[in-house]
Amino acid sequence: MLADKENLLISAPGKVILFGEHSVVHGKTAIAAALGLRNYLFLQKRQDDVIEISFPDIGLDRTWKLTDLPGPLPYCPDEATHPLDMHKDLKQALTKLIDCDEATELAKEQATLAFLYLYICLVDLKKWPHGLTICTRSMLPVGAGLGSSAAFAVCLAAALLLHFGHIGNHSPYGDKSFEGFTDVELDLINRWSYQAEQVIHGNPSGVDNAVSAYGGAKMYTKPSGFQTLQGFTSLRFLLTNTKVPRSTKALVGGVGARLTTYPEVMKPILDAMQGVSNKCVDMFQQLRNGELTTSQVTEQLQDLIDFNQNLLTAIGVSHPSLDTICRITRKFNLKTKLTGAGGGGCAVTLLRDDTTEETVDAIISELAALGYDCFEMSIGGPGAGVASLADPRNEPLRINSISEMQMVSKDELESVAGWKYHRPDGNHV
Ligand SMILES: Nc1ncnc2c1ncn2[C@@H]1O[C@H](COP(=O)(O)OP(=O)(O)O)[C@@H](O)[C@H]1O
Ligand SMILES: C[C@@](O)(CCOP(=O)(O)O)CC(=O)O
Ligand SMILES: [Mg+2]
Repeated sequence: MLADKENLLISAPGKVILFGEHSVVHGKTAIAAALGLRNYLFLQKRQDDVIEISFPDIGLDRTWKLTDLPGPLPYCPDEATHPLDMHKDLKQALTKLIDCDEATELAKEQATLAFLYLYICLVDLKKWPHGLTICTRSMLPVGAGLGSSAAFAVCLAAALLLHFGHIGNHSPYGDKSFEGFTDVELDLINRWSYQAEQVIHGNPSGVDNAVSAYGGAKMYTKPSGFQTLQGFTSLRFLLTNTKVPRSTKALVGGVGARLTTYPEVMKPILDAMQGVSNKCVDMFQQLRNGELTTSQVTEQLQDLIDFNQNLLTAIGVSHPSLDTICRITRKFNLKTKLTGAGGGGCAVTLLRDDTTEETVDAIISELAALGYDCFEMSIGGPGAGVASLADPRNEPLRINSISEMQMVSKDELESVAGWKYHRPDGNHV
């Protein structure tokens, strides 16, 4: 049984938030969907006692010996028994392990800390006294508002839970293949990925990892969870990456600080953001009931996008580059808002039914002239998936090492058997 978990490929999508970023951290509702861009993670058992990570997207390669690591903590599948914040002694011990020249940047520190934390929470060295190699590759821009951290966290959680035998023990498909995760397994992956997101973000709402784990389009409120939302995935969006770097942790921290200092100002703004999400959910309901036409919904959504962008500006998370995209798209009668944490990163523009390809091309060339990348993207696709590289159907892929994982093409990664076994609505089969 273990053999199948020794050579794995895991994949999970990024997300786009339509409404409710930041306010969702403070208990309001967000509306988000899985994006057609994914993170991929290759895990392989080693014969020695070395742990090796290779995260080429952030330029990080590290190795440790098992004996270098503190812990492990006693395994407990219900993460609620772990303190929500990593204990400060453990954080100090782990930070010391990564405190070297290579890992001084925040991105590297966050990713390494997230990996080490999940590793020592999930490993049982008496049962698994061997080392392992992990390599990730993301098709998502990292740190741009499209949930790369959540896709990375979901892949890490899924890989380690599976490799250490906490899930995947009762595959109806036998030893040689996995055809996706059961709902119970996805719940566990979601909870552990939240722990990793917490190491990366500080105070995540959980919407990003939930959408990445389960896929589809969701309406999410903390702590009650999410509901599937129909309607949203039929919309067309243009995504623009300003490439202005920013950190979700810093932006979420800034909003939290403003809320503490100016509750009388901030609370009504967060309430108004809830109003935007409520109105959006109502509209999709009315569309399904035939009470609104698609073009009426588009008109109202454009207003909501404007409201939300102005509210996000008011709480201090916009950026001149995002304001520029709003201004340019407005000339074409289109509305734009930031998506994700803001402060740079990505913006989302709702395309109307009457928006011609010429208009889209004109917008793209104006934005490209400023150095921004634009793309139209499918949303609402599948969540986390797993493939065993021992599965004969994945034979042509032949990933046996970090260098082979780094070389494999995007098309080959996407073609793997293992994350195709989902319904088109993103719900797990
Ligand atoms: N493919 C990846 N490899 C390693 N670390 C990653 C990867 N993708 C995301 N991360 C981690 O997530 C962080 C970015 O998360 P965040 O600031 O939340 O931006 P976003 O989630 O919008 O991309 C990075 O700094 C890094 O620590
Ligand atoms: C700002 C926030 O609502 C979304 C952050 O998304 P991203 O990391 O910028 O992709 C934070 C959260 O929900 O945890
Ligand atoms: Mg993130």
